[in-house]
Amino acid sequence: DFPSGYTGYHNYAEMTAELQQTVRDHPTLASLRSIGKSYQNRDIWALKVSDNVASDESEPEVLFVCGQHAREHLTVEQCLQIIKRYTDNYATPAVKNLVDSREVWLVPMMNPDGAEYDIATGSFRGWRKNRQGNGTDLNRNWGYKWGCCGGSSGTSTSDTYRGTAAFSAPETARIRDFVNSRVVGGAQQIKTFIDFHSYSELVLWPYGYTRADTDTGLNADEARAFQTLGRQMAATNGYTPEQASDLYITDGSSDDWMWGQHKIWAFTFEMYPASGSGLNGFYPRDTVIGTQTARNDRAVDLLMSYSDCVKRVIGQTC
Ligand SMILES: NS(=O)(=O)N[C@@H](Cc1ccccc1)C(=O)O
Ligand SMILES: [Ca+2]
Ligand SMILES: [Ca+2]
Ligand SMILES: [Zn+2]
Repeated sequence: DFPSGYTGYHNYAEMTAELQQTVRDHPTLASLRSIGKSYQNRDIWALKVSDNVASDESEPEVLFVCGQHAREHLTVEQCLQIIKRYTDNYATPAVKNLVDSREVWLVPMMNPDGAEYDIATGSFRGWRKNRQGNGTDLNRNWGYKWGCCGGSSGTSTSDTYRGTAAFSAPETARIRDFVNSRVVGGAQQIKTFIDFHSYSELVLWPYGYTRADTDTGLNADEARAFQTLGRQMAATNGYTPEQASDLYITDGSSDDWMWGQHKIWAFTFEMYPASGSGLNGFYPRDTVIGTQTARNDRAVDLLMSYSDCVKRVIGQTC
């Protein structure tokens, strides 16, 4: 379990219990489903938050994924914060308007095996990947331009090991299947996406596989919309906005697949701290959880508000 100074973080059982409590507290606003099993057979939970939650209404859908990288435990707390704010604070008009007009999906812990492994001994192991063989870096295992461009490793012991094939990891494959299942009547219902990571305090957008601002399937207007919305979100949380590849080239990342495969407006947030020495940046003490997750409230609301038509951010219509 988490060591002292970190007991405010949720382990897999605590996270699961919190999701189940949320559904009990808000049965018309929240519903819980497993989208399948991790490599070691843990349920990968997805919570849906919306009014009339039991009905699939024709409202823009938004997906938040947290805990893709095992050691990035603060991101799990970020998803739980969004859930809490959109259910416990539902009476707040600004919140109610968003929850009533969108269907929000949250996967608070995409990599439960890795997260549990990282804390299993009572001291942090600095583990990043899943627990399949020597571990696959889930954020190099997605199937858009998988392994194309030197943005991942083919060595299984590497921290950026891309796996044996696109979606060779059950965890990425289950999110893929879920997102594919949200194509209804030929149209992808999920319009916007944030993949929460830590650390460095960045707002990132596609593509990661190329340094070019535009490329196949991402034209100048779309690049401008990504930049504009990315900058507006960064203005609310003080993160640095940039294209993913400005950081370094990555291939097989979640953002590139969400946009490349489904034209979902996909962002990656790198959370607090802005910098750190080595592993300690991944392990801020639990005293920062409240402030560092609430720090993203307005950015999340901004993404939600544009989810009916992101192009509106550059004055275009959908
Ligand atoms: N969270 S992190 O330290 O692993 N950094 C992320 C950064 C990242 C995320 C998405 C596209 C490009 C780069 C990573 O996957 O390398
Ligand atoms: Ca609804
Ligand atoms: Ca719907
Ligand atoms: Zn990460």
